[in-house]
Amino acid sequence: MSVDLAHIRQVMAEADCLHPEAEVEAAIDAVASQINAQLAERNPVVFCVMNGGLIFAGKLAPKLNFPLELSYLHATRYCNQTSGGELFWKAKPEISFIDRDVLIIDDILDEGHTLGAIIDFCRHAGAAAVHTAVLIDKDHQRKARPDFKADYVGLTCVDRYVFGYGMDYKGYWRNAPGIYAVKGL
Ligand SMILES: O=P(O)(O)OC[C@H]1O[C@H](OP(=O)(O)OP(=O)(O)O)[C@H](O)[C@@H]1O
Ligand SMILES: Nc1nc2[nH]cnc2c(=O)[nH]1
Repeated sequence: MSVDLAHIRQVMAEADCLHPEAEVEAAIDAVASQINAQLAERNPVVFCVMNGGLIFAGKLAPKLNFPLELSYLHATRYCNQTSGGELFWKAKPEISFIDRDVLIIDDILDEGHTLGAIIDFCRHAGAAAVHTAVLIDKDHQRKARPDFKADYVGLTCVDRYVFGYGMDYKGYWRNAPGIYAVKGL
């Protein structure tokens, strides 16, 4: 499928900045402090959820001041679209985490299907405990598990389609240095 780069550029030009870079960086610092206070003695296996978790995990990990193992998993249900479908596992974790604490790092908790399925997978596969960190929690009433809250949340945002800091618009703008909402979405 060909990509209309002019459209991709226009989306950025017209987007609303919800959280500028300095605010996101401060939120990442705050999450790191909380994790340092709570997981330093837990010898966790940390999994970045690709692709969206890449920037958050990459910025967060060097701020964690204790020994950990770091790897990735890849589960997706949006496939570069702006509405989600079935969860599809592209890569399951390769590091063993049986009887270990696991920390899952993802960009966004939206309806929560993705994180819920990852947590279930880790628990069934033998994790001793599963902790979750998300850069942003979207505020709406459509949560798959209404009582579930991520353990560590950087920021919250309104119910719009957002991009930047790892989150894409049609596969683009994961590199945007702030969290933006698409005009009209
Ligand atoms: O809470 P949910 O409604 O399940 O949505 C959140 C998930 O959606 C995005 O992943 P996506 O499937 O777009 O894959 P990507 O990370 O490769 O962009 C995001 O990275 C989260 O993992
Ligand atoms: N980029 C992006 N991915 C998502 N996955 C679930 N919700 C969102 C969103 O608002 N933006």
